[in-house]
Amino acid sequence: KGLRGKEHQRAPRIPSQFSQEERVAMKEALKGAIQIPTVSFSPEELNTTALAEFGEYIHKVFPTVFKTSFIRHEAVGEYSHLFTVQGSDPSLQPYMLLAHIDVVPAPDEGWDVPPFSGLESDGFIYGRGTLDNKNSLMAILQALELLLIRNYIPRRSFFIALGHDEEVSGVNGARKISALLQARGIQLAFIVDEGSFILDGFIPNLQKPFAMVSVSEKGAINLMLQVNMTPGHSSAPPKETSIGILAAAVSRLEQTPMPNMFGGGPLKMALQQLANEFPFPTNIVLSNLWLFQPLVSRLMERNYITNALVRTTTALTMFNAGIKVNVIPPVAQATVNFRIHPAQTVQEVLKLAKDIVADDRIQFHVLNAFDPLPVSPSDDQALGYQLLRQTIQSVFPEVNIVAPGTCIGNTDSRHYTNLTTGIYRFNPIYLQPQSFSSIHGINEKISVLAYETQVKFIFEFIQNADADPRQGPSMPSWGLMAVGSFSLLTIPGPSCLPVDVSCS
Ligand SMILES: CCCCCCCC/C=C\CCCCCCCC(=O)N[C@@H](CCCCN)C(=O)O
Ligand SMILES: [Zn+2]
Ligand SMILES: [Zn+2]
Repeated sequence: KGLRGKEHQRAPRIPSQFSQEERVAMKEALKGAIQIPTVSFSPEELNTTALAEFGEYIHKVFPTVFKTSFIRHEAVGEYSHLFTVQGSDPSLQPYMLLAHIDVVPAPDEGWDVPPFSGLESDGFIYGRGTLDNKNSLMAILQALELLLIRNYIPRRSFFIALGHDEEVSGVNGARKISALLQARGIQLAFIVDEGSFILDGFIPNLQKPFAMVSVSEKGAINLMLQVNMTPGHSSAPPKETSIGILAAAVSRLEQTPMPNMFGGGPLKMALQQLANEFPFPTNIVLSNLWLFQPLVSRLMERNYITNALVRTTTALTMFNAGIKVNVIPPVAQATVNFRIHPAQTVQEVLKLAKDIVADDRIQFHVLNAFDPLPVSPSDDQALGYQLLRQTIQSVFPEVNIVAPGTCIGNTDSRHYTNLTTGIYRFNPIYLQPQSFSSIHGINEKISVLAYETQVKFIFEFIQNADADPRQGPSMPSWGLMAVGSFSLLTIPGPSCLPVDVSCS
């Protein structure tokens, strides 16, 4: 497929319609992906056999992606994958789509079907990874495969980065891909990763679902608390033991929530945008947060999910002590997992934690920590955000509101802040509180229709990213405004991709 000399031609729009045969093939491809148990247990313990098999699997089910001359594939960190799709117009700054291959463990207990069976039942495909995150991974490659089969040639270059260790840190996958792209001088217009959904039923009284595009994600601290005491015979115990001291300390942490930071992140803007979707009097309350902010911030605390949006959360996750029934233990250790609100920092949370514990006998060991991620732009000129909004409006016309939010979990995208200021976390899937619990839980599943819609979403998104904001009747409202910033979005020089890809 010759591209040279055709740089600025605009490809005709390809409708996002798939044949019955294609629809069957795409769901079978997802089932096959679920059946490969790419489980991450810890940074040191990954199922490398399954990860290797997964690499072969995507070769098999997406042959066109791998044989297309303007797509370069590289394995990074052994099991992660980087695809460089060379667009025909080098003046357009590239973007990147992310997903991850690994999944959290899934013991059979509690599942209606074995978690790695990929079984279809009542219109749903069941299995670990159907929502987190093989749905995104397979949908990205599937949409690209289908576009290529229809002879689509992208104008804007883009990367697809598939990490293999997201669930245990991303240091050997995403972090290495990020370093590789940085070494190649790549700067991205934006990144799209997992991390939020079309939320349905998360806010009381809000009848209609809304799309939340996460423009930030919480920071985190894994803090180990330790108490050392002199061991001895349990028949004559001291007044306090290492276990008692530590238990009291972590209990104080659990019972003393970090301050409510409502108003200091993207949530306030989202609620203001949602105000008119609520019945009276909530619509009035949310439209007047200058007056009702204290009330709303208290109401947000009542539910454990919305509570996570207004404060740094404190979760006691591990507790180890004792060596024998009749020995006063010499040491007790506990791990606390904090998820840091965007308006706070690691240092601030550590200080608060020490003040709450207020006991010099407790040692604090920070196992790992990082600050909340910067807030990406969501204004009219934010290309990634506006492309997501445009595609949401076209694929989900029934969704009235697209609002910025904060991802309460962590994603591979945090390793890419060196490449772009526009990081957007969004999965084009409806999510109810019950399906939220299935992520890392039991009976994770996706409907066949939802998966097909995810493929359609990416199929349209890639084409929307290629649309010239300077022309066309279907130009979104941000198009005109983007003209003024056009030069900011382009990289000077003959090619934005210092990668030698044959396009003849
Ligand atoms: C006003 C709006 C109400 C919003 C309700 C929010 C509902 C939550 C929606 C989506 C959150 C999904 C989060 C999915 C991404 C999490 C990915 C993940 O599990 N990451 C791990 C990474 C671990 C890395 C090793 N340290 C994690 O965060 O633990
Ligand atoms: Zn994930
Ligand atoms: Zn996960």
